[in-house]
Amino acid sequence: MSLRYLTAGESHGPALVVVVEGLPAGLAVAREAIDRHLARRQQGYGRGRRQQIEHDHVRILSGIRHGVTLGTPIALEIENRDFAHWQEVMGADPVAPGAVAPRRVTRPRPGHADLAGGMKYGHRDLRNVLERASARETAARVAAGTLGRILLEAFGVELAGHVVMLAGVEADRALLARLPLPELARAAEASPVRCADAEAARRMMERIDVLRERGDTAGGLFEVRAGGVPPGLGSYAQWDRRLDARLAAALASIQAVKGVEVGDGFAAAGLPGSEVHDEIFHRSAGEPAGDEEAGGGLPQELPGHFAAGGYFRATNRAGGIEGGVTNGEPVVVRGAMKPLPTLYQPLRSVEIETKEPFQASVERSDACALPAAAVVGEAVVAWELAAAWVEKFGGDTLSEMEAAFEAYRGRLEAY
Ligand SMILES: Cc1cc2nc3c(=O)[nH]c(=O)nc-3n(C[C@H](O)[C@H](O)[C@H](O)COP(=O)(O)O)c2cc1C
Ligand SMILES: C=C(O[C@@H]1CC(C(=O)O)=C[C@@H](OP(=O)(O)O)[C@H]1O)C(=O)O
Repeated sequence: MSLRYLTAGESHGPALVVVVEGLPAGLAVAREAIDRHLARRQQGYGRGRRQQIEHDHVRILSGIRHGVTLGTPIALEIENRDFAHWQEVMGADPVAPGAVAPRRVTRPRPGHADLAGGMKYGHRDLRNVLERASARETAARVAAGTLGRILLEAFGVELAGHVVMLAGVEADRALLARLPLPELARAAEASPVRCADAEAARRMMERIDVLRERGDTAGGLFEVRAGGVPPGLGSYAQWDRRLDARLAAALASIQAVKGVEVGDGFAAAGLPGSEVHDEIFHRSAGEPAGDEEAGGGLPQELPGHFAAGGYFRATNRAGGIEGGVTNGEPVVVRGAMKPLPTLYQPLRSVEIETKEPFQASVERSDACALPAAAVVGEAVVAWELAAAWVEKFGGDTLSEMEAAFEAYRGRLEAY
């Protein structure tokens, strides 16, 4: 079995749908858990008016009965409430021959898929492009990712997504790196910009206000951490099995994400190797009491470390992955989001019918969607980890998977 999903749906169409396949039978899934993560995605300082219209809820159409997975395809639907205002524009039925499509778009917006997608598919109404290219689709991905997350949580894996830099305003990364994962998640959750450093969060909101006032937009950097991940997910055996590559693709697939880091990422490229690689320790060599400075003794294990077999690291610059394989330390990845392309401050573009220049302007848009992107980041990371989990521990039922996991844990204890 392998995990896979497909999404469908236009931003202003009737609904988004996602079909998920490969989860084992017997996994308890609460609709409320999916709704909770959908609601988290809708939040964040800097979001636009669309989020006041949508109240995302999932409708479970198949694959879950009486709160438990059946092992068969799970189909989920999220209604677009805004469709009520777009029925005529987005209806599936044919229109009268020669009729001009309402709200036709012939003015491509720089930074969006409009022009490239129009040229590719031959659309003269760029609405046919933007409706599907829109990040509204990420609601469906959060729904799918939550299913992956529920599987991981059944085995003690925890995840947190948070903002580490917004439009040049940096959080105190050393401070955040020291926070245990549940504390980091709580602090990020309480922040309107999903930043666990409250002082930086305040400055980030000020920055959004300044940019929004100017009709401009903000991007930034979010981080996703996963703790309690056992060593051995992913593989160095083939390029497309490397977990770092799969996580990078998943993060880069999020609308507006233009860069990905694994562990120390780009910063590591400028450092000597002695300052980058995480030395290996074993508990049997002494007390894990952290009396390293007193001479002898072992350094402390990191929070979120998967304890089995006694090996551990005192640093996690690799972000928990070496050779495409998890090493038992927390998985740490980052996504760099560009500032959103729709600006109230117009950018120059060209009308596709007349080829006349015009100034691209907007009716509504987010000024910043970085906190939402952090939630989407969590979801896609959860999905990739769950997919690697299913590959490693297999099984058509959760209990088979649990037995395989326990057998593996036993093997690690003896390694
Ligand atoms: C959660 C989320 C919300 C977004 N909201 C907007 C928005 O309101 N306005 C906008 O111009 N872009 C928004 N974007 C980004 C665009 O969808 C994206 O930049 C565009 O589709 C082009 O794709 P690319 O940037 O990946 O090349 C959002 C992205 C995410 C992840
Ligand atoms: C609808 C969502 O995000 C949308 C993503 C988006 C884009 O271009 O990506 C543009 C905006 O769409 P609209 O023009 O309808 O306001 C955002 O609101 C959502 O995240 O739920």
